[in-house]
Amino acid sequence: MFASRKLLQHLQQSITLFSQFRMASSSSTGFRVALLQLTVTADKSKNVANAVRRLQQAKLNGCTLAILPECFNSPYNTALFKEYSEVIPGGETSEALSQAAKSNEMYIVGGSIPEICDGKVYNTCTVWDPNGNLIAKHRKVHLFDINIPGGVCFKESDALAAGNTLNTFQLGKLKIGLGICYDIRFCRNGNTIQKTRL
Ligand SMILES: NC(=O)CCC(=O)C(=O)O
Repeated sequence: MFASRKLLQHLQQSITLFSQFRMASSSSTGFRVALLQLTVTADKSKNVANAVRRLQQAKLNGCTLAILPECFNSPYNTALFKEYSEVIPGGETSEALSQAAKSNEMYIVGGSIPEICDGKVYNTCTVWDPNGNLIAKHRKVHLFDINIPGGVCFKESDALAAGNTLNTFQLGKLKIGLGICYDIRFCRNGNTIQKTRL
């Protein structure tokens, strides 16, 4: 997620670390953010239920915005992305996040999940408003391909198609740009969002 400079300053000033649960709050902008890290299992429904529980916990801690991690409903494994993929909206995870946003009256940045569309699989982030509406979607643009001779070889591009759009959403007065993991290393995305006020 690419945040505006103002939001970043607030976050840097006020991030508090909990185990598996980080919250940032800002008295001047008047909202709290939960940054959630989750343990993922092979059971997709269990992963989704765990995320929903953590979102409820974020609400109980006074958060208006909660952010889930990349690939929170599926093992991070190129051989499995297709099996765990679903349509957006309408799939199991979309339905659960929409419901969680509505029942907790909060904004949810749904980390990412494998999305299937026209036979292609994407690594996709969804954003839900407090009425449970899907207000933004971002497909990871920069797929993480790494090949260290004698070391790690992992290629998201073996299984995933890349997105090709910049995406933002509005939270009160703040416009927030979206990026997934490796996307953040390519700062022209954030710069373009800032310069063009997308
Ligand atoms: N899932 C990813 O995009 C990993 C990116 C990463 O590890 C990095 O260092 O960048």
